[in-house]
Amino acid sequence: MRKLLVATKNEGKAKEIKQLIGSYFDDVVTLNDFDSSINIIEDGRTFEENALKKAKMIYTLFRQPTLADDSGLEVDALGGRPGVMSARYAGENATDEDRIKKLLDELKDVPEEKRCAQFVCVLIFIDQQGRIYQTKGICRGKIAFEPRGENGFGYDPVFVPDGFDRTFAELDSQIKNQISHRAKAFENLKKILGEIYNEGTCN
Ligand SMILES: O=P(O)(O)OP(=O)(O)OP(=O)(O)OC[C@H]1O[C@@H](n2cnc3c(O)ncnc32)[C@H](O)[C@@H]1O
Ligand SMILES: [Mg+2]
Repeated sequence: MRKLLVATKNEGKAKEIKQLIGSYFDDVVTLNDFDSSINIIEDGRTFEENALKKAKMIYTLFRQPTLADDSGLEVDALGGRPGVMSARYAGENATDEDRIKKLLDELKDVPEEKRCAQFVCVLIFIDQQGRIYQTKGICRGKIAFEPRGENGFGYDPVFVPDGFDRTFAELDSQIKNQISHRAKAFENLKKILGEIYNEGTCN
């Protein structure tokens, strides 16, 4: 029985991770499933630093295969903000709605052609022996003028991926899971997991 600990408390993210991880693990559990009292302060300057911090903290406590995802939205017209601050962009106790409202306010005078943005996802996987692997995915798109759709989580209602005219929250989760920043990071992670678990014999 092979178990994966996912160092996240974000339910929307956790749901996608469970859909994207494939069949390498018999059981996939998140912090909300086993210990939601663990509090990790994300004070890194980059997605890589924060993902590493989350993964190391959980691996050190449990010594089991661990995955962390640090992600966020970089808006060109805001010089890449909110970026690593995406979760805390509107304050510590703000909701997804608060963050979206703040973003649309900041962009209210920015015309359609200047509303380019990208979602970024960095995954850190630590295997049973403590070896560390990192992958990254980027999905480019544009920020809409108002929130649309009910699917997904976070900034999905205002993000229109390139090649589509609907937001991530209007698109089917299957489509998001084919083209998203997280999907791209998982494509590479699954190659690594394939090498670790299919070709190795003593993991
Ligand atoms: O740290 P954990 O516990 O995993 O959960 P979190 O929500 O704090 O996650 P991050 O620190 O990685 O911050 C990511 C922020 O970017 C948002 N975000 C990340 N991926 C997203 C996606 O696919 N769709 C919409 N918003 C996303 C998310 O809602 C957060 O506000
Ligand atoms: Mg976080």
